Amino acid sequence: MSTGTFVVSQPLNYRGGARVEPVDASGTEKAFEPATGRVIATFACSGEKEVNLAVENAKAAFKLWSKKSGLERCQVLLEAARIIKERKDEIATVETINNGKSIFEARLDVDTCWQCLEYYAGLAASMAGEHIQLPGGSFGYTRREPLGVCVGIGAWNYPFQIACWKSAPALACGNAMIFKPSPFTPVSALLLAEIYTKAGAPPGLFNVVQGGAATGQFLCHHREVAKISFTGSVPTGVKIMEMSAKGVKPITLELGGKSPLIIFSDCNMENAVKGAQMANFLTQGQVCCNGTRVFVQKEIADKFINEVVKQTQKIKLGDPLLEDTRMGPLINAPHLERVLGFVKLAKEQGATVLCGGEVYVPEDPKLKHGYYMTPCILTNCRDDMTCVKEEIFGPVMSILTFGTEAEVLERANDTTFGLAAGVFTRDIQRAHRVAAELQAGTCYINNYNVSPVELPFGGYKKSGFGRENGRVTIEYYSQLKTVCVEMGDVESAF
Ligand SMILES: NC(=O)c1ccc[n+]([C@@H]2O[C@H](COP(=O)([O-])OP(=O)(O)OC[C@H]3O[C@@H](n4cnc5c(N)ncnc54)[C@H](O)[C@@H]3O)[C@@H](O)[C@H]2O)c1
Ligand SMILES: NCCCC=O
Repeated sequence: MSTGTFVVSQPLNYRGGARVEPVDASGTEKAFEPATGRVIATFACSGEKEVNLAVENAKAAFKLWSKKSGLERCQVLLEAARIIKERKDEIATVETINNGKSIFEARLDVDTCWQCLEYYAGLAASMAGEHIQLPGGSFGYTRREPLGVCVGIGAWNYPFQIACWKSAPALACGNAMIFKPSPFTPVSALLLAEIYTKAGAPPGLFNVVQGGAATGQFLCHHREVAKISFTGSVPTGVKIMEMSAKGVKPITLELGGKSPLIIFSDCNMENAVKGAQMANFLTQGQVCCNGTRVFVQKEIADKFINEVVKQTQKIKLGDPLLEDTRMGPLINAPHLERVLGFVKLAKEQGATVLCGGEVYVPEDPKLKHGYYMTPCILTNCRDDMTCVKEEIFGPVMSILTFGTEAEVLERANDTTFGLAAGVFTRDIQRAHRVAAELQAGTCYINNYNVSPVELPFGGYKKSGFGRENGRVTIEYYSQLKTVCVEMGDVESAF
């Protein structure tokens, strides 16, 4: 498939094991191909009746699924993982067309998806409670039980990955899920829904409803929804928390960030430069955990800046479906304007643009209405500048310099966010000391933005709570029942 040819003609909701049009709607949305600016789908935003039907379907599937053994659930997840692997190119292509990330990156994302399903398949089969001996031969035991119908609400930057990272642990624990993708990227979640069905999941186990805030609210307020896992911005996260408080529902919040990356003078320079690029330019900089505040120790600042600018100017920007492209377009026109606005404000506030930060129009005529910008590096930044304080969610790296470890730690932690952080140094003691002091859910030492499924991922402070990936996520999709067994007679107090 090539850029500029894809259109979606099938329904984009998925319920009861099949694609369906919603039975009611509150308006429509258009999805774009960011590379060309073409509309690839127009779809109805699901209304309350459609949400109710999805919940009914999910409840029916939950009844069957929650009674299966861990091994039976494991088998379905493993088969789904196998199909994802088999269809990797097709899934990555759809993701690239609807999101704009390069096909090279989209394939790596799909790898983190089948790996996630395989990982939780393994845990499903080994999930168990405890047996606790009590006096007089009595005993207790615990059962790890599913929650019921879980809702997943996704952002647009990792559409397929977010759907997998939420559904795999949810299903492994015996839950059913209704997933609402971002209205900007409605397409790839349907592939996952079809794959789960093909792999043997009961109809209704994984459903997709399309829509924006209104559809999300119907889902969050639904009394039969047992849990909400949300990925998105802090302001929407606050609303999700308010809605879940009303229903006393557990939530996972995977929110935004403004993460620090600290580069000490004893680092391996080549790796530090690569790390800074990984921390800023994947998915056109639209990554929650990006290390956008790059603190460089004064002694090496000039050398680092020269090298990082040189390497960044080499990044191949353009048609995201071409094999050698490494950066595609941003998600849409308003977002591009917003990111360019941050660059403009940074200049007004005294920052210097060392490279990029401009609209880019590729030579290929079919790409001329796409949403491209050149990757930007800012220097002469101060901690009080907007570009250093706020999440830009675009390819904009802000470089700051520092003198001592104590100073940089204080500045790095001076933020309301706490999603991730990174440190480059050859000093092993300093690396661990700094990681221990950084107020962030994930700290990278001598690397950045790798996502092994075995490691928990989530935020401190306003970046959210709860975790995705890793063993601990089982606790966020299950509840613990204690069974207390009396082996003697009742010793009544009355
Ligand atoms: N921590 C993470 O794992 C992670 C991962 C990806 C993205 N993000 C964050 O997501 C943000 C970008 O994504 P976005 O622009 O799609 O975020 P967003 O908050 O605008 O939307 C996220 C989702 O919430 C839905 N939504 C919006 N209002 C709602 C409401 N009132 N009730 C229920 N649902 C509602 C949207 O339709 C969408 O599906 C960035 O801040 C980024 O850092 C975080
Ligand atoms: N690969 C993890 C990205 C999550 C944040 O956007």
